[in-house]
Amino acid sequence: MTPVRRILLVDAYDSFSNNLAALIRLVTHAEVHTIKIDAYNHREFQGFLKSFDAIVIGPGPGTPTNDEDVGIIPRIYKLPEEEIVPVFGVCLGFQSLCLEFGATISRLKVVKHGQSSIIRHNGNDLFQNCGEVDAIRYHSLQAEMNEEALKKLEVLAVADDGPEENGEVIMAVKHKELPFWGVQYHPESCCTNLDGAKVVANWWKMATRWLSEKGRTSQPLPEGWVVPLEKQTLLGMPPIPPKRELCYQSFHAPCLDIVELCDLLEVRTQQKFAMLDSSAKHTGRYTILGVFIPGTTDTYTWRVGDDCLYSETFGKPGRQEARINVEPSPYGIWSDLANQMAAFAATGGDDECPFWGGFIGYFNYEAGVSTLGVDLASPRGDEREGRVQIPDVNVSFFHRSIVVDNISGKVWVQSFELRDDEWVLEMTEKIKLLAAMSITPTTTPPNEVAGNGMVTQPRSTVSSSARLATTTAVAEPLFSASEVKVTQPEMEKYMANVRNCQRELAKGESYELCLTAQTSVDVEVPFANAGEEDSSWKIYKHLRKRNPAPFAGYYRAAGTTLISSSPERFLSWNKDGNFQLRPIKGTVRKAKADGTIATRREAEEILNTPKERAENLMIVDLIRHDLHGVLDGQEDEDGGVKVSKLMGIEEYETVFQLVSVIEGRMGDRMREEGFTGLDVLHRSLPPGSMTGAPKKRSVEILQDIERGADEGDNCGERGVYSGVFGYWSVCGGGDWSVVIRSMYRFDEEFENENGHRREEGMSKRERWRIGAGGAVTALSDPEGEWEEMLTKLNSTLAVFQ
Ligand SMILES: C=C(O[C@@H]1C=C(C(=O)O)C=C[C@H]1O)C(=O)O
Ligand SMILES: NC(=O)CC[C@H](N)C(=O)O
Repeated sequence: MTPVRRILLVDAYDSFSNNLAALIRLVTHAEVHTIKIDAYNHREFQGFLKSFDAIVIGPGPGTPTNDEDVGIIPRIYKLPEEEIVPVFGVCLGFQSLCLEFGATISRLKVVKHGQSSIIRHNGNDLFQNCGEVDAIRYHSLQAEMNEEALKKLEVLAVADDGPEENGEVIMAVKHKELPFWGVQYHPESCCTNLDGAKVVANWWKMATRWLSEKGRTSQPLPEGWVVPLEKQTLLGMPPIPPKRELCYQSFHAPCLDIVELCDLLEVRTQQKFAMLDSSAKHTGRYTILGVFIPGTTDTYTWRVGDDCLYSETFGKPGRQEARINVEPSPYGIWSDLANQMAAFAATGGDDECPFWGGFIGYFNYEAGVSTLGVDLASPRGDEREGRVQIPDVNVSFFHRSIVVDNISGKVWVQSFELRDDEWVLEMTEKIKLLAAMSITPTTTPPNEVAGNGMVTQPRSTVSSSARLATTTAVAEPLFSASEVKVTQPEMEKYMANVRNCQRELAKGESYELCLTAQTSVDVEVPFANAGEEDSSWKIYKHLRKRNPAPFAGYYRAAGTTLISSSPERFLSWNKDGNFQLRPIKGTVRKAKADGTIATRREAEEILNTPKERAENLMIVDLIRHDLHGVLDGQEDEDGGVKVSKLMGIEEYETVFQLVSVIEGRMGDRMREEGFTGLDVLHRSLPPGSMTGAPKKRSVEILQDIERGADEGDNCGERGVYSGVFGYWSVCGGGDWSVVIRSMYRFDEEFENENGHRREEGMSKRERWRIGAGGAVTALSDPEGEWEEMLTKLNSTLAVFQ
């Protein structure tokens, strides 16, 4: 029997390296172990190299001429003869190989990010049995040969970009004597064709031949070879069998109006409220409400830098330290959240219902950035005087909940609070009565659900008060112009930032950057006395009509109010371990300059261009990488990561979007070990569609660029915008959207402005923050990006106008 081979993948902090690892694992059946370029010094590195049969050097940001970008990589080519192993370099890895043996590294005239090329090869060596290679490229730099380099290296393939662009660009080389190969393009991209991916199999054939000719075998892994952190669960204790039994009632109430249901729960006057709302029913389907119980429901908050999670209980003053960890965990508060969930796992609910209670809330952008080991734009601890301190994590844990299926009209009232049948029954009766009191037009057609799960006939049930609300909402603006002050990004600065991003792209520092900017809206609102409707609810109702969205929602807790009308699912999973991500990248505004509305066909034309498709592809590859990172290497499952929809066009209220769907699976064994959806969420933040690729370097660049433009009080922080908002249910499932087309407020921001004399008739100021942006690539046009940002901004800003 041939021994198990081991391949070491050296990762230069790229966002595609896990895809490469997955491809290599698939093709070679070898074990693939990934280390970062700077994780070990060269002595340590040389020490454990004996345990590996080959090395793959991955792609990455930056340039091989910069020591920091390549770390340990150059050492690999300088190993003493008896320690040499076969090498396969991809992109940055390929460039480092070329540089080492004398080639020069120069910038491309026209950079290629997420674009495909036909690769010209002679059918030999790496390209044996390869037909036409259609390959995806992600590079700004190229390797150029000279006499010295050609003594050592042989060129195996080129791409001809034509005289207008880069001319011939080298796409593959091999070393003439040593077992070193490299390719400039990305065999692991989901849009590189099979012939392009075959180079990995060909390399492995040649590598293993070389190993047997030399009689090389690897030694066992060194003692104490660490399991990478990402292969450890967040859960800081053994999984516990479910203890809680869910008590629920379910019934059909197709006439139920969501706004009225919220009114029944006294949304107008509550300081705390949690609703995830599918106000547009494609993709999103359910409306989920967490019900706060005085004295019981805890809201957990954390700011980056805090050394523990805090909790406050609804109806009780103050907050406490909440340490749920049994043992200190390297994951800090993320383990606390996983442990809290483990302690409350429930059984007995309806399998049809996605949420049985559990967490609802948000993880903001900075919480996500902190998981990457990137320092924040404005360091915590030296806060500017008076700056608002919005929690970076803000989630509430619900024992009681109400779920509405907006397609079938089914409603669930649920609780896993002990002996709570009475509440469940009472609430059920109240909701049934509410639904019965709603007016259903006699012409209401029955609900029809098409095979694809889309509603063919909307549930056109309009209650009397909702109808009234619609009329008033459309007839009158929510605020008069004098009550609203909008501070928007400046066009010149935004466009300059697009160019700043493009400068980084040209240098090879990033392949795509999702640039964003902050807008703030100050409004004068009447001070809401006890029992009066809070302005946030008025705004939410308005937005719900103006910009219906599958991932809308309204969340008020820990002094923060978030109103969302997001079209984008970040990550969902069900209790059987099936995961889905739905990145959006590529946006066309429906309203055209001439006042007409763009048709779907026109949108298709624009979205089917190389620019838009490249933008989307880069994020698809990045998301695949994130998912592979957690789900790969399962012994009984391969993670099953696949792209189930590539660049479909979806229509929303104000825009058309290009959407892809990526799926994966967490097998039984992983789940038995204690892995949950939170492990995947934690390892995938912040959402790749809001950063660009490669994620870590892009986040660093964006922090610098956005801070430079930010003269407001955000100091370059994105806050809740660009984070995720959703739920994690005690039944095991979860669903999180990307916080875009949204706004948030820190409730107490101007609390002291008018002193404490809050009286009837007085007004108070509140500030809503809205972020908006878009992906910048080398193909972007600054003015187009500015327009795109404004379009997205206006989908929410419009409620104030
Ligand atoms: C940045 C935003 O949206 C993101 C950027 C998109 C794009 O570049 O096309 C599309 C959806 C989002 O992932 C935003 O809405 O503010
Ligand atoms: N994908 C990569 O490895 C890119 C390598 C290098 N940063 C370039 O842009 O050319």
